[in-house]
Amino acid sequence: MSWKASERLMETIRHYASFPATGVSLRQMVQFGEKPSTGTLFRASQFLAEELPIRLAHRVQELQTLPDGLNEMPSVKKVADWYAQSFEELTSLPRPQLSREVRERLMRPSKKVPSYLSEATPNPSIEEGQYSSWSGNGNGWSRGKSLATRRYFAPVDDTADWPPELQLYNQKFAQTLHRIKRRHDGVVTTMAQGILEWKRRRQRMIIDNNIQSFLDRFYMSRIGIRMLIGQHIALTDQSHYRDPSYVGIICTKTYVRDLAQEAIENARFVCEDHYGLFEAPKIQLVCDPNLNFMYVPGHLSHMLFETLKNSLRAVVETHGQDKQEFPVTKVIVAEGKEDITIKISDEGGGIPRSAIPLVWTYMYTTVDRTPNLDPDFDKSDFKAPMAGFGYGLPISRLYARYFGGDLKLISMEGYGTDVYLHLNRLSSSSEPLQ
Ligand SMILES: Nc1ncnc2c1ncn2[C@@H]1O[C@H](COP(=O)(O)OP(=O)(O)OP(=O)(O)O)[C@@H](O)[C@H]1O
Repeated sequence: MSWKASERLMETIRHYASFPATGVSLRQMVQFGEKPSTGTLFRASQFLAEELPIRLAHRVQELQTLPDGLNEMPSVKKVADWYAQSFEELTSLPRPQLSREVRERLMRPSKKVPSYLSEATPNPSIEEGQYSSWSGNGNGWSRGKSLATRRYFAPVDDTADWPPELQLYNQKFAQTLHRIKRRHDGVVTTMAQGILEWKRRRQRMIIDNNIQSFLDRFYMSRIGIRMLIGQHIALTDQSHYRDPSYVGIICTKTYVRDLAQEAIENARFVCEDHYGLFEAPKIQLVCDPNLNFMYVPGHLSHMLFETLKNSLRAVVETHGQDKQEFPVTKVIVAEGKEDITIKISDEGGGIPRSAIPLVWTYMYTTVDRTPNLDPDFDKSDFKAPMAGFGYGLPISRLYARYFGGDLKLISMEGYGTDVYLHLNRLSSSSEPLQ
């Protein structure tokens, strides 16, 4: 039988949703260092045990009140149930009973890290409130409380050993996060399915601004939740430390050229496979091999792969699959003080000016047959298609903005497209608050 949220649970969800989310910056996430102590990890677990339910609660509320019958679509309801179920698991996880002495020690800061490093600065890619669904309820207490005790990174006094309950709780908490992360693997495709159900039922071709900005918020929030979860699981599971440049899933030395090269190979492979080509159009990469910066390699790979796939598709479809030679797509990487910018220039015929705003909307695609998703399809089996949902660009832009970067597209209809991927290298900017 499928899981259903009780009225009592919904009440708790409403309570959590009245608190604002607290943004975390890349730099704050990286301050945990290679091997955080049990006490520091416990403090982070405590933060997440409140922060994640707050973020999940906002999503449940929003999913349940979507306009125009979207909230009634079976796939949308399914996603809302996943969020509510994860909320319940986190809020019902028993906390360990700690002695007063241990509790006091947990609140005592370590002298090692200067506190100014923990401050997150406003995200330069986001206007205030752009991805925020929280309009404020006049509850000053919640903000006061967040500042005092709800700190994500709080290195604690590690001069003595910690009791085993802490370690045990950290393990249990990480296991819960793991289960939640897996449950939510299929959220993007299931929501896409929900929007399709709605479009078919309402005979809509294009989604309106309301729904577009809901989806932007929703997916941005998902990136943040998964980032915090992924980071915490990786920090807890210290058996995997093999590379000293990694802190959790963040790589302090992300070599752009290596990642771009890999994304090029993957995109070309998918292109050859999809069109049955002997050789996919070539891609030239211009990048200093030593260029590296702090980033999440998984995010960068995703953005590069998505934009490169688009370029290859445009080149093949504009010049014809039976061509022997195609124009070369160029990937140029430039290093500035503020940003690392990656430009992807193709000669794939460009996009008509009138269609440019549409490329940022969900579900805009020029693929004739959107992949049909069986509601019970196995999400872990889901392979990246060449194209199909129209999610590639809007989601990649959210990834870029999440850490203060951006994604821009300029097209010359009749010739080709330039995509600019700006990656902010200051790394102190906060997540866009949800
Ligand atoms: N480099 C490009 N040249 C020409 N058209 C492009 C280019 N990039 C994107 N487009 C157009 O924008 C549309 C939306 O792109 P987007 O990446 O969001 O989705 P998609 O590629 O159709 O599907 P997917 O969700 O699998 O990425 C594409 O269908 C295509 O028509």
